[in-house]
Amino acid sequence: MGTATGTTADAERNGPPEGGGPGGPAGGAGRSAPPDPPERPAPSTPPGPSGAARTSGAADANSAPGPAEASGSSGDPGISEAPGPSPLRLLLSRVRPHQGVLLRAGLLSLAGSGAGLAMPLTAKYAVDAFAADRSPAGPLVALTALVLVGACLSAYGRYLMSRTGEGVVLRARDQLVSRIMRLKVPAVDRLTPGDLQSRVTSDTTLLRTVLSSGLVESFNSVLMLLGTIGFMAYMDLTLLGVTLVVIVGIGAVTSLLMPRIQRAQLRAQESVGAMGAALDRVLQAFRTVKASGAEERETAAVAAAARHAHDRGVTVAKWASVTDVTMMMSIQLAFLAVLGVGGARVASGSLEISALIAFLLYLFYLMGPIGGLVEGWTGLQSGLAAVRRIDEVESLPGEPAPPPAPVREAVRDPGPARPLGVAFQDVVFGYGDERAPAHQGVTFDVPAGGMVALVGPSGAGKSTVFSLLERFYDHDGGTISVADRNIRDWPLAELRGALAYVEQDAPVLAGTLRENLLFAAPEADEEALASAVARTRLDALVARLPEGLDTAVGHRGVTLSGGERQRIAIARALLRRPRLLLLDEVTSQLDAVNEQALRDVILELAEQTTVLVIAHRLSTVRHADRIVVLEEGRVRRAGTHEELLTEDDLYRELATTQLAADAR
Ligand SMILES: Nc1ncnc2c1ncn2[C@@H]1O[C@H](COP(=O)(O)OP(=O)(O)OP(=O)(O)O)[C@@H](O)[C@H]1O
Repeated sequence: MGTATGTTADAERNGPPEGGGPGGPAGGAGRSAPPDPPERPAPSTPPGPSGAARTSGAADANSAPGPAEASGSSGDPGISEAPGPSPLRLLLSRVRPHQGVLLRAGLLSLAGSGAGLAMPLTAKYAVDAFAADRSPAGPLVALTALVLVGACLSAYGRYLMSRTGEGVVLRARDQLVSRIMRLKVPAVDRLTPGDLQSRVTSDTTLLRTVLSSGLVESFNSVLMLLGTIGFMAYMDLTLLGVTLVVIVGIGAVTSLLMPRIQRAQLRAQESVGAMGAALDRVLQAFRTVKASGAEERETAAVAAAARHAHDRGVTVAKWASVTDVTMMMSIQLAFLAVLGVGGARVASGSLEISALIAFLLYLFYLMGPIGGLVEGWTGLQSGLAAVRRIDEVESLPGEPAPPPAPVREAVRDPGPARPLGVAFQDVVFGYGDERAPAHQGVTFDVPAGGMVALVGPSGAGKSTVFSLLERFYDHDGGTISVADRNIRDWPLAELRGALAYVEQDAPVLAGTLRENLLFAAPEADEEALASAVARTRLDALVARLPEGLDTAVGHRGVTLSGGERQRIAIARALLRRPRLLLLDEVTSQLDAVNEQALRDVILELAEQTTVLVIAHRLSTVRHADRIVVLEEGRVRRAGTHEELLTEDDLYRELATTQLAADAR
């Protein structure tokens, strides 16, 4: 027990890895992605005879991440942009389990489109039949059958594709959420919640887009393009030549516009992210904004960001319309050229009128595959970016699976929980920033059973003791033992299962009061629940609430006072029947009566288990069996209240000022 020995902070960093992938945080330039944009809608061009509206490739940049991310903007400063496996490989690895059904879906769509492809030729036969005064019934029946069969095949193919896409999205979300739950605390410390959310929501949604439009549609479009050109060649080679000259010429011009659209989308997406960040800032500190009278200023800041997003969105719209028009023009110009050349050839008798009609129908049919290719290209870009963003989260360092069982043995076993002792020996730990390490050689013992209080000035490293015990962070040097066993040798789930931690600002989760109380011990019975409620003096609150324990609290529920929240957190910890209870300033917001009651509960608990408390009240430390005084990341002295009063200047000062003041 006693003084620190002062090892340096440069001692070896993190302990042995416990799982999780490679990669790690580094400060990347960041922007926040918008929280939950919907799937990117496809702007339309006029439908061809197939009836399928095609995109020009310009996405609604204000609504969802487009190819923006493809250019390397990770979006979160906490996620490194270190090169990993190629995004295409990652994408294909997600698609591989579904390749069979995707192939079927693709073939069905292709067959559907192929039926459409046979229509102009059949229409030619109908026209020929009319011209030759024959019955057109055969070609007309065939045309009707082609329409119906084509529609059914396409619809089923699309359904299969969408269903598979939803499956891929679900799988990606499941994996991502379970990964996020297992991320190590330091990794999450560096992330932006909004960005993380957008990876789970919009980025996973983009996977579906890339599957359907990016891969399958592109594949189908190429085949359809070749098929259409083949039919056109069969109809008339000269007219095909005229068509290709016009389309390839305009296509070359359009391709020059593509990088501009991509850049414009990137900027638009960044500005949407910036707007989200501005709004996030206000919502995070909503009361402070109001209390500071800063509504106008903050409104102006968010409005400026929104205006910026608008301006950039308009730029995207400008380039998108130019591309749309250019593409449409290519078909219309080709139409005029074919009409001119074809008309002259019909007049000279070198081409049948029915062949010209069929050729013109094929010409409009081209619009579908061309639009599909452009859409596929943009879809692929955004999908690749999404895959990379998802993979970035999945390769952050994680804790071993499974997560700690919420219910410990002790909850099922009504017998007394055996208390755990704790020993810190020369513990060194820094949070990885440039400041001095939070622990610079901390040494103290906590015997099994009883209550030990940690005191010290703000920033001395008291809460860090708890974070290290919970293994939210791995210490850099020295040894931490729990029950004489090195903390690194404890299975994480077992270690956390033996502890209960009441945080300084214990949050209430959105849900009912009952759910909140049972959060750490869902299997606790009604009797245990009633006892915890009574011991923490929550019974008056329960009686006051309209639906008692089943009243919704937190967000969209009843708002609770700071003291009520603290008592809920303590009740939650009691229900867990911990072998080591970590209490962080738990009585700071309680009134005298409740504080007295809870102190009695804690003292009673200390007879059965080990209680380690960060105390800010004289009344708490007086009852502690031992007090450890921390200062600047070191243990200054340890002893009883009386010993420390006479032996330690800092403690005496704390006892007469801070601890006494907090005692009210
Ligand atoms: N998550 C974190 N990331 C980076 N630095 C941190 C983090 N948490 C704490 N620190 C820093 O580590 C040092 C010790 O913090 P700690 O919270 O342990 O002090 P404390 O004694 O509990 O203070 P207080 O009484 O004010 O709660 C402080 O300098 C603090 O700023």
